[in-house]
Amino acid sequence: MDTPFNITSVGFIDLLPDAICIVDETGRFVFVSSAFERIFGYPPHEVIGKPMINLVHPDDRANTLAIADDIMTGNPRINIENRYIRKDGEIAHIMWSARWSPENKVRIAVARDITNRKKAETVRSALYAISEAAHVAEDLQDLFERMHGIISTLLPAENFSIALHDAEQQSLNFAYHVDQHQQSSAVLQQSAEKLYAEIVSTHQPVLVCTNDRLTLPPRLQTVGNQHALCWLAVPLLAKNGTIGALFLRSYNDGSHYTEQDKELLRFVSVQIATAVERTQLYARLQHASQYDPLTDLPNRGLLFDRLRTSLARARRRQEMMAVLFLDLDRFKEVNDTLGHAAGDQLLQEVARRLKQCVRETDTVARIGGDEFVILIESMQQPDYASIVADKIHATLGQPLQLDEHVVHILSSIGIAHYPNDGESEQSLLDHADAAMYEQKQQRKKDTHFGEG
Ligand SMILES: Nc1nc2c(ncn2[C@@H]2O[C@H](COP(=O)(O)OP(=O)(O)OP(=O)(O)O)[C@@H](O)[C@H]2O)c(=O)[nH]1
Repeated sequence: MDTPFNITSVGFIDLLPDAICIVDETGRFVFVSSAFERIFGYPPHEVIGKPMINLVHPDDRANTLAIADDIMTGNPRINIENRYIRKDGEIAHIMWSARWSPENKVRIAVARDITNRKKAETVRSALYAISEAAHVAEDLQDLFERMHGIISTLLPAENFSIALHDAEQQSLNFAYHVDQHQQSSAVLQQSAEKLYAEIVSTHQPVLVCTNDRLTLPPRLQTVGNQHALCWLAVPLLAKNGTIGALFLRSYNDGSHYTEQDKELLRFVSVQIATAVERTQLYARLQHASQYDPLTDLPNRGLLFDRLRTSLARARRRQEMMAVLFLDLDRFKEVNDTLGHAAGDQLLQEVARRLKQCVRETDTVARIGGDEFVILIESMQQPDYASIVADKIHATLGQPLQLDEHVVHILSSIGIAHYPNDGESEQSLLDHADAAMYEQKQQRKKDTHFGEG
């Protein structure tokens, strides 16, 4: 339909939210509409005559040039996405459509700023990834590594730490720490503690940059060190208060954090705090189901798991292993004469001494009142288990102070060797138990203990 005026003369182009760009066959801008400056930050006179490709994000240049070549062969393209660097250095995500005009020998493109949509999508996927990580992480360390990866999708996070607050010890402990300048968490502890005190009292994130340090309250002016350009500290707020914080540092060669980064992290940190709490709770429950609460030694269930694993390994590698069954002698007397609390204290001390008698790789478990089992893995020497038993007798034989009383602990120990005395978990335990019982009876006969 004909219009009573020239459509291009009424100036609608500059009202469009999308930018119209025209480049010549060498790829230089010949025209940009007003929206161009709103989207890319450059007024027209700063880009006319300049190559369009200079504005494209370096990682997207090759692909953009290949698409431009294709368009110039006469194939219009619709809704292509790539990234540009704005005049202020920020990344702009652009969706554009373009066609070649053979008569004018120019490429005409319409560019739409989709940065906000892209950011929202990234945040949404980060939130999803955080809640997913809380379900699949095997432990806190695994969760923290995943959190670091997720945060890196949102902003530069090469120097990243997670600190958890220990309410009992009233201390801040770096549970996860990565620093490209290899600065240890101990070096950064002081700055982290100052920032933590700030975020605990305000429940707000803090951004400290060297450039505007003087505008900060005096208590924060000393945060940092010779390298750090910016510190960004974000509280991990849980239902019952602050459980820790995320710390990001940028160095002179790194990027400078902004208020927007602070807001973004504040937003995702709520989800992170929930994930940390959930994983901590799971770890606590798992620990409680596998360890004896009095001595913190593995319980019967965990002992059987470890026995199964080490038996399988011993079978595969054709190695020897051994199980020691230990029962304290006349333990009941300690309870009866000094009280149950003293008996508890004695059991804790026995646990501590038993651990000193074995290697890190071996297991000391408490399977009942005064019954302990020691699992000795991958034995190289056939008499190694007897050597350990002698060591235990000697170590437990050292006098033990329980308040004002000195107690001498004696124990009976039975040994079972794999494969000679049994090939299954239960048969090895039964053999070691029977050997222990025999030793106990013999000692009772020898010392007449337990009489009268
Ligand atoms: N303090 C304390 N005592 C416990 C705990 N669990 C079990 N007991 C006590 O440990 C004792 C174990 O019994 P026994 O092994 O028959 O006692 P014993 O005097 O060592 O007997 P012998 O092995 O024959 O020398 C019982 O008196 C239980 O009440 C505990 O967690 N704390």
